[in-house]
Amino acid sequence: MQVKILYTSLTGNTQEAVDVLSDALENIDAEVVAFDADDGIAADEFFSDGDAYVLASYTDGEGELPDGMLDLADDLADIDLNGLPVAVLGTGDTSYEYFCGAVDELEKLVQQAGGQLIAPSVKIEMAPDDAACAAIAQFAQTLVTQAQNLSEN
Ligand SMILES: Cc1cc2nc3c(=O)[nH]c(=O)nc-3n(C[C@H](O)[C@H](O)[C@H](O)COP(=O)(O)O)c2cc1C
Repeated sequence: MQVKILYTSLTGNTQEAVDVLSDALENIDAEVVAFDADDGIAADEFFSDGDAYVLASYTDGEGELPDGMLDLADDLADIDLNGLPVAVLGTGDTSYEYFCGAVDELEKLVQQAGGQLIAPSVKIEMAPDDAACAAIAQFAQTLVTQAQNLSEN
């Protein structure tokens, strides 16, 4: 099982969450390939050859997608994900009005593009604490189980 992760992180919180997720996935024998969205990857290239896909982002502005996710958002408007299994994770700050708004935005874009959300999204307050790490481990387990179920059907 290969899980592809596309993430963007400015101050490191989302990067940390992705590291925790990668460890959790590897602990359950999934192979992880992570891409920094700021390095630039076309959506059709990212959404190929994986068994499951994770989008991970912080939130910018007033509940908005950060710059690193804007190209992906544009691309998603033009491609058909055709039922591909996707899960979304994000970090944010509850002192803002729209906590982890980028997670909600990414969920919407994935669904509009025909992707399947296979795990409840995880919203993390800043850098992951112990509770968030446990939530990420659960997220990893759910997405691997769901992706396996889908590939068997
Ligand atoms: C200009 C600015 C706007 C932000 N707006 C929001 C927001 O609307 N909602 C939210 O939950 N967090 C918001 N945040 C907080 C970041 O999303 C949060 O600190 C996040 O963990 C940063 O992730 P990173 O360390 O991966 O860059 C904002 C931060 C900055 C600097």
